[in-house]
Amino acid sequence: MLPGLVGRAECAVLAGMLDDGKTAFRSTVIMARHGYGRGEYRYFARPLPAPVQTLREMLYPPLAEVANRWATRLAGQRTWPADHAGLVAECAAAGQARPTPLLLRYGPGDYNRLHQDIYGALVFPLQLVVLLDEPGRDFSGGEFLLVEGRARMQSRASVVPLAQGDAVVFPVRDRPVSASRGWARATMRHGVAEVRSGQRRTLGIIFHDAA
Ligand SMILES: O=C(O)CCC(=O)C(=O)O
Ligand SMILES: [Fe+2]
Repeated sequence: MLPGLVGRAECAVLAGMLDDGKTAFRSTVIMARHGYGRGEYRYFARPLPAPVQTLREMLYPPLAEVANRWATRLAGQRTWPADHAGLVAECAAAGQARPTPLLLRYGPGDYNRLHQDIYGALVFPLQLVVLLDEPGRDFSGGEFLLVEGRARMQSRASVVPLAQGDAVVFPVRDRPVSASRGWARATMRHGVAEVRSGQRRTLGIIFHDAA
């Protein structure tokens, strides 16, 4: 959790961009059409809005340290460049050149099915979501969900309590968990429970770009 990562005023500016017409975005996805759930999301076009670009650049270096630690624990994985520009260059070289940060919007009855945000072979292992509206005031329901799968075990679910401006950093695909001997791989999926009333908007920051 990164409590209060984004201030209230900035949350409102970011959420308001959803209504900005087409120019800020490279594509819009109606989730029900793809079996993703119910709701809508929009991928930012390049150049990314300044606050989004800044969050991506500022949060990447400490997360790359975590990712490098994880890589040593999950055999067969690589090491990550120290800054986000390095990752973007690697993505481009791998044919992943389309930006992945996005805004999402859910109304009553909307939800996001459990999924993983994999956009190509190159997958940086951590991502984050920032809640742009205030639970209780702007919407009810719509809890952020994480589900962990492990070999020969039942799934484990977590509900992450977020207030407006809070961020949750979570694994894109898998993470190391300590096991009786060394480290085991846990497979993660995330999603959003049904929104019961009001409007819930989020900013998603994924660090790798898309094919
Ligand atoms: O709206 C949310 O809380 C989840 C968004 C999401 O799936 C993502 O940003 O990858
Ligand atoms: Fe996602």
